[in-house]
Amino acid sequence: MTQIARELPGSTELHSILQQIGHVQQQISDGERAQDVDNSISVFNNFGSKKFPQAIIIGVKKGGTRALLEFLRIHPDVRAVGAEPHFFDRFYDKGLEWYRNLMPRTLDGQITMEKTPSYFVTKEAPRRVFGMSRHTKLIVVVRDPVTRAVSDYTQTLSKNPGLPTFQNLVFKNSSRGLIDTSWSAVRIGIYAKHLENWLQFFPLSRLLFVSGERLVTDPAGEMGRVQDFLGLKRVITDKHFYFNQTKGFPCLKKPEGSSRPRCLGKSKGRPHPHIPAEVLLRLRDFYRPFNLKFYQMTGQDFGWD
Ligand SMILES: Nc1ncnc2c1ncn2[C@@H]1O[C@H](COP(=O)(O)OS(=O)(=O)O)[C@@H](OP(=O)(O)O)[C@H]1O
Repeated sequence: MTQIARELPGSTELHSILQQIGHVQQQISDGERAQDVDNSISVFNNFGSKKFPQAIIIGVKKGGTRALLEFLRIHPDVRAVGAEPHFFDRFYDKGLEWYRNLMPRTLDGQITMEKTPSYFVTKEAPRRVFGMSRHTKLIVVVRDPVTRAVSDYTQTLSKNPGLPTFQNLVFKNSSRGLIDTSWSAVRIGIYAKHLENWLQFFPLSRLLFVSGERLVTDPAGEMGRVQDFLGLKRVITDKHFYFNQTKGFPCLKKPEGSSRPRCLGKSKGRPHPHIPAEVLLRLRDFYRPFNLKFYQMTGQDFGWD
């Protein structure tokens, strides 16, 4: 990069240099590879500007939101915050300027993005996002709510091995077979209810629903839809993915800022504990009417039933 800086580029080269700078800044802001970048890079830090995100991945928890964001970051016209900012749920009182400051710098034509999956189920989030900009594009990665619940439980169990069993938590104490909707692992999967809140502020056309299942079986196909929705050139294609047999998931041949193939970390794609089939069936029955409503609202059949 220092060499590029010394060579005084012509205007035609400037754009591609600025893009490279953007990528290096991304690495720095992610704090992932700061040690690989020498100090001279600081001279570039004022290129571009920090903007509010024009698109946010608002949900759902355990839907595949990290995979989607990492895949999107390959796109030269996408810049994203690495960590989840949790602004519209936890840190709203810090103010919009605090939020904007978290964003990476972008050049004209680049899209700023972030992902915080808990926004989808936060009652106040739609009004707050609307208050920032009514033009914000919203992406929701949805996954079969039964598998999502088990994935959510698996995550909590990994942090707290003494957790009661899934079947102990999923049913209300008082009566057999009644699903406990106060348990967040269950409540998050009632997608139709949460979507209603968002539709009070945003038209359906501002939302894109990505299938968490297809993101695994056909990542390039799903990324095509996402790029179209964001008004981006279709740069991310099947050439960018390979299926890693050991991981059991698609991985990136060349992730953003690296030339080596990379899969998501160990916390993504964890084995789930065995849950008795009748428990899962009962939960599937519970979700069916909500799923159907969700299919009607979105005009998409996700095939979970
Ligand atoms: N390519 C790829 N690699 C690894 N994992 C993938 C991938 N695509 C989707 N998934 C699924 O993503 C699930 C985790 O979802 P999130 O990233 O939304 O989780 S979180 O809410 O941010 O914790 C994670 O859930 P679990 O399988 O339960 O771990 C995965 O099934």
